[in-house]
This record gives sequence, C-alpha cells and structure tokens, in this order.
Amino acid sequence: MSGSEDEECIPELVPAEITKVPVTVITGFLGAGKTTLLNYILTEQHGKRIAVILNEFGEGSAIEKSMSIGQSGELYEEWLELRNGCLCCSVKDNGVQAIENLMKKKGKFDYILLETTGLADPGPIASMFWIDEELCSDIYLDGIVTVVDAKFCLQHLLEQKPDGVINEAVSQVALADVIIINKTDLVNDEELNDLRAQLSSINSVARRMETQQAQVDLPQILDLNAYDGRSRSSVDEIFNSKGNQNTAGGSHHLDKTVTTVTFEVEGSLIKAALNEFMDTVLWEKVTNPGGNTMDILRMKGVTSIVDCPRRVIVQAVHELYDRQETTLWEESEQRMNRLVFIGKNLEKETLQNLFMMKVEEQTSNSGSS
Ligand SMILES: Nc1nc2c(ncn2[C@@H]2O[C@H](COP(=O)(O)OP(=O)(O)OP(=O)(O)O)[C@@H](O)[C@H]2O)c(=O)[nH]1
Ligand SMILES: [Zn+2]
Repeated sequence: MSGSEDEECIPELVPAEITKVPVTVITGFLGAGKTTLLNYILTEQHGKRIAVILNEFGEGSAIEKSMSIGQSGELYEEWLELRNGCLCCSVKDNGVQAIENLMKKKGKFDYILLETTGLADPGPIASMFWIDEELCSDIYLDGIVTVVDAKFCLQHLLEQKPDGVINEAVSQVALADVIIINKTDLVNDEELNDLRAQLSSINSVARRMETQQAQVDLPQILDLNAYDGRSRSSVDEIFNSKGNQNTAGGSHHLDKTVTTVTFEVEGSLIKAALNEFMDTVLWEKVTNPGGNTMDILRMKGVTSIVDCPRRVIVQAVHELYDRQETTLWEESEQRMNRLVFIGKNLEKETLQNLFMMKVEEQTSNSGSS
C-alpha cells in the first residue's frame, strides 16, 4: 500500500486481501483481574495468533512496554517502544504506529489485546484506535472489556472525585461493551446483586458476565464489532430486551450522575440535522432541567436518514463521532431511530425532544418522512 513508488517493478508478494486486525481494550480497576484474564485467553485453545500489549509503567523505564504473543499456548516477550511513554497519554497515532511497526517485523497477528493501566480512563485509547480506522490503518477497535472486582468495585465506583470529575472506575464501566464481574468467590448473593444493580444503573447496555479467575467464554468478549456497522444488532438487542427501562439502583446510595438513557423516535431526519444533533449534544452540550451540563461518554444508535435506503449507525466516544450505513430498511417497515447514551447528568426527555425536533423539522419542510 505504501512506500513502493521508487520500486521498479510490481512486487510479487501483493497481499490478496487486507484483513484488518481487531484490538480489544481490556480495562478495569487495579487488581480486578485483567492480567488473569489475559493469561487465561492466551492459554485457551482459540487458534488465533494473539498479541498482548500491556500499557503499564514498568519498574525501570517508562518508554518500553512489555508485550507477549501467544500462539497455541506458547508465549514470548517483545518490547514495544513508545517514545512518549504511556500509551493513553501519548500522541494520538503513536501507539498505533508502534503496533503497525511491530506487525511489519513480526508478521501479522490475528488479534490484539491491550491491557490499560488500572487507573486509566479508556476513552483516549478507544479514540486513538477508532480514529485510526479512518486513516486506513491495519488495526481497528473491536470493543472495550471492563473487568471489575466483585468485592471492591462498589467502593471504587462510590469514590468521589473533586470538582465533579468522573472517577476512572465509573468511566471504565460507562465505556464497557462487556463487563466481567470477576472474583465472585469473594462475595455473597446480596453483595453480588447490589453490584449488578449499580453497574447496570451506570451502563445498562453492556453485556455482563460473572467469573472466577476471569474464566470467560471467549466468543463473548472477542470479535464484538462494537464500533462498526455490524453492531446494529446489539443496539436492537438493547431495545428488544431490558434496555428501555432504567434499572433501579441497589441499597447503596451511589452518586448516580453517570447513567444510561435510551429512547426511540419514529420517522427520519436529514443528514445535516443528525450532524447538528450530534454537534449539539457532544460539543456545544445541553443542560438538564437541574441546570447541569450533560456530558456524554459513549453513545450508539441506529438512525433513519431521509432518502437513504440503509440504516445509519451513529457511534460516539466522548467528543468523537462517526456514521456508517448498514443494512437496508424494508419497504413496509416503520422508520425508527433508536439511541443509547451513557454519560453524566443525562436526562432522557431533553435529549429525546431535541432529537424529535430534528425529525419534525424535516417533516414540516418536505411533508414526507
Ligand atoms: N479470589 C480471587 N482472586 C482472583 C480472581 N481472579 C484473580 N484473582 C487474583 O487477584 C489478583 C489480581 O489479579 P490480576 O489479574 O493481576 O489483576 P490486574 O487487574 O491485572 O491488576 P493490575 O494490573 O495491578 O491492575 C491476583 O492475585 C489474582 O490471582 C478470582 O476470581 N478470585
Ligand atoms: Zn496514561
């Protein structure tokens, strides 16, 4: 694809297909069981060549990252050099570049697992891999898996940060596509129920699993396609199941500023109106009736655009968003927009009314929907 301008003849080994390599970000508070999960994955039979990248500051140097590659059970270590230190703090595509270089040296992997430090908000890392997809990178963000400690998670979620800053444990739960409640051996049913309720009051749409020693069913956490058009079914699943009613919290009084909100609006809107809606909620920001700014951490939705025969998927992480056309609408089908927001100070009516206005603008302009 690149660097071949100065070559005389066409290289003989042109790759026939460009298979992009999925990246799953594994996050979770200190000691929750991320490394246990990685080790478990690497020793399971999965027939994949998996690269594992640990985004942690080591004892000695902060510029080297440990990396191991597992192929049918056998592991070896590599050092991944990142000039700017910690992956999540480095310049946007630095980490992506480092991984691509490594792939050039070592041959392609089938899959990349990236363990973030326990104290990191996974937002910047997710954004880094997500943006790069558009720059024709070899790798793409598949999903975010958050491991939580059944015993201590609640305590971490409840910890208050000064100035209303969202604490990392809450961010990790909010951005999760899958939440693994690990160490269930350390809690009783009541504690577990409490935690389940608190987790779903923050993020009611992530798939949830419960484990000991992080022993998960691998297909449940890999190849999620959580950030591309193929995730449509997951948005539909949300609406066809429990997603619409917000789960009530447990007995602890968790600071409920981060929650999930879902709504549906019939009809279609023009592309510009959808962009306006996204710009307003993500960038300009709207306030809830209590006068607090709504801060969106994660959003996904299926939307219906005027004159577009296909469903349009919208995805956002923090301020970044992206649209993708996917499957065709049926002729007879009622056009429907379904949106999911996870964030701080969210209020359903305000968001839904704003979206409805964009749909109605269209209806009154053209008289069709
Ligand atoms: N009781 C119990 N202990 C577990 C379980 N899973 C992991 N552990 C232990 O919990 C400790 C922390 O696990 P790690 O996998 O290192 O956690 P981590 O999230 O990678 O930790 P950091 O990298 O320090 O953030 C280890 O001592 C594990 O053996 C479990 O299901 N039950
Ligand atoms: Zn960092």
